[in-house]
Amino acid sequence: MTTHENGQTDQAGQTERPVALTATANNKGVDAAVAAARRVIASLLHAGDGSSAEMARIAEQLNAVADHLDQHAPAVEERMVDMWKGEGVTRHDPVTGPENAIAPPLPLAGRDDGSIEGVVVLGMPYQGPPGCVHGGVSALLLDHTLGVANHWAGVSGMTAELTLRYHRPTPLFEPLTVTGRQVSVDGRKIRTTGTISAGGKVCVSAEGLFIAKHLPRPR
Ligand SMILES: CCCCC/C=C\C/C=C\C/C=C\C/C=C/CCCC(=O)SCCNC(=O)CCNC(=O)[C@H](O)C(C)(C)COP(=O)(O)OP(=O)(O)OC[C@H]1O[C@@H](n2cnc3c(N)ncnc32)[C@H](O)[C@@H]1OP(=O)(O)O
Repeated sequence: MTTHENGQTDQAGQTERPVALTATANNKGVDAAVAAARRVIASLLHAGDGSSAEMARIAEQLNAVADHLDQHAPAVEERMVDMWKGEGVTRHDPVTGPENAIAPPLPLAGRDDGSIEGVVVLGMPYQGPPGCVHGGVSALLLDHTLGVANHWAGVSGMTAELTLRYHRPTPLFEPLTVTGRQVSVDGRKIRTTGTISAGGKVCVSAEGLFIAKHLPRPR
């Protein structure tokens, strides 16, 4: 029986199901508050200045929430140590993290064939051209996905080069499939590819060069 480095195996040595590479959101604590904050970001953009909502009062309420959080937060240095403890990546990263309100979030899972994949629907906060995803947002999703694909393959590093090809506009409000796969490791040089597809068509493809290097975690 073969066991993938990060996988689960059954009697036949096959991975039973894709392995989550993303922290699961709790429906309580900071995760629930972050989910609400994501809603607020999207709702503000949806409402706009022409909305009949009382925006001055909303700004006051949101500032009161931020003041309350700041008053009860640990020192930045302490929080940095805390967030990098243990596995220490997937709860706070800006693509998948349930503690990070700017993360869409994109859930990623690893497959036995070495690839990773996730599906996400992006709304107005991620808009570039009319009705379409901002190219920089696609770059963010792919940089991270390629990084996690390297982790899944067992050799990871820092992005040295990321080359993107935008084949066709990437739609908002539709399921997007994001994939990544490590292609080769040559000394410290790691090459990784990935795609964002909609309706079975590739919208963006990426090629990354990563260099095996890890910065020390805050302590
Ligand atoms: C629920 C359970 C979950 C379980 C956990 C599961 C999954 C999650 C886990 C992990 C996932 C975590 C994160 C993944 C996501 C992250 C992805 C985001 C990644 C980033 O967001 S990361 C930030 C952006 N990134 C930078 O901030 C890099 C800044 N930069 C540098 O820090 C240096 O620049 C560096 C390190 C790149 C190299 O520096 P260096 O000193 O170590 O190495 P050096 O320069 O000697 O280069 C060695 C050889 O690479 C060649 N080389 C270097 N650079 C090149 C280039 N650009 N083009 C072509 N070749 C290049 C040289 O030419 C030489 O080649 P040669 O050996 O042939 O001469």
